[in-house]
Amino acid sequence: MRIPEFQSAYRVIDRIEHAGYEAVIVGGAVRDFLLQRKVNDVDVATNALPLEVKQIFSSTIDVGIEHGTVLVLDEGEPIEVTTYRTDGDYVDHRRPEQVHFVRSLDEDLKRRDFTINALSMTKDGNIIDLFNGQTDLQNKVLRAVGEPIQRFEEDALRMLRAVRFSAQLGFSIEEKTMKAIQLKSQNIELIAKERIHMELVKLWKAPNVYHGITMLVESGLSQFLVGHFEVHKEEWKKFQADNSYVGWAYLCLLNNWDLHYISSFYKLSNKEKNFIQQVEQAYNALCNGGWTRFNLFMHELEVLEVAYEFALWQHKTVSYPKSQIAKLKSELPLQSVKELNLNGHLLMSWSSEKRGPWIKEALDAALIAVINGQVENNVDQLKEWFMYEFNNER
Ligand SMILES: Nc1ccn([C@@H]2O[C@H](COP(=O)(O)OP(=O)(O)OP(=O)(O)O)[C@@H](O)[C@H]2O)c(=O)n1
Repeated sequence: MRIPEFQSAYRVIDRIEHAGYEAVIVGGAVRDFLLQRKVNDVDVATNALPLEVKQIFSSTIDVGIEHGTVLVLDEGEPIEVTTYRTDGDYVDHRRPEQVHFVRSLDEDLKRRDFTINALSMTKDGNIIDLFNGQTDLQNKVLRAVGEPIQRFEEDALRMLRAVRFSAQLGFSIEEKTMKAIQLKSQNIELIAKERIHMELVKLWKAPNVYHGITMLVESGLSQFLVGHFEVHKEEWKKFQADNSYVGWAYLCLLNNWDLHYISSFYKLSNKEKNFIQQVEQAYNALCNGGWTRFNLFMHELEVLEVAYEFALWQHKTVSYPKSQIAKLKSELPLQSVKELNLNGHLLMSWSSEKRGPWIKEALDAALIAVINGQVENNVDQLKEWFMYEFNNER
């Protein structure tokens, strides 16, 4: 059976075979296809060496040629083609010297992380399943390939991947695999924080984050990560998000909004930090007396909705249903600062004072007055307001 999503990969495989080598689809694509999940990238593995792959195609990019990966652009969707390999740190680009290319698929599959990720598929749709990955898929089990300790010694990030997959797929972690993680959990400290960050991003978007957090604690990994997951485990029960920023924000909330503590360990981006700060402000305002019109104006709807969810998850009382937020926000007299019918030139023309900080103060005060419905957003009304409220004071 030929799978429509794999068309570009099939054409790549055809050409590699035509050149006299072998090639198959490997990894996550096969797993996700069998689980009837959305397939993200389709990866191809081959016994051709990277330079041999490059000779077959006219358009390629060396995305990771030192560890065997060439991106092929010839056949529509870009396809990563990786030479069969063993040993070494799987995706740590800084240690290419660890990679050993091999000429057999079996050897390559043997050192992949989990049985469900060690499946491969020929272009005719035949599944190559050397480690009973299909049975584990059916039984919803994550099981390391071969000797678990060895797999986690090759790459300690795999322990966190087990946790992430458990949350994404709702799988349990097989006993021997779990024991090996418990034994080796401290090795997670050796892993670059950027890689840990990437795993947690996937965890936050998973359907069953609570299950993942439970596994994180049970495996002992949480002891070596920042965030006090053991203490707050139960508070992840309601958590659900399709944007990873929400996960970072919730982690901060559970840790008293200590942004520095979380962001320096996980190397959060400025965008992530910004989002967290917005949510923190909105959350605190909501919990301390509810939102003013100004709060509703200041924050984007998404931030407000996230802060609102957090309040619910934290069992705070909120006075209106979530659906009201968008309505209340849309009913404000202004949706953005740009809509204010006032500017510095107008203010200057109404006043005898020289340019100075008073202009910004007046503009800010006008914005608040309009948002609070104390003055209408038109030039005449604003002038009247200004002459009375502002100009007179001076
Ligand atoms: N530390 C790792 C990372 C990856 N792999 C292998 O490389 C494949 C591709 O890895 P990656 O693209 O990171 O993950 P996927 O399994 O495709 O899953 P996802 O796309 O959800 O990250 C995996 O299926 C697995 O066979 C591994 O053995 N050890």
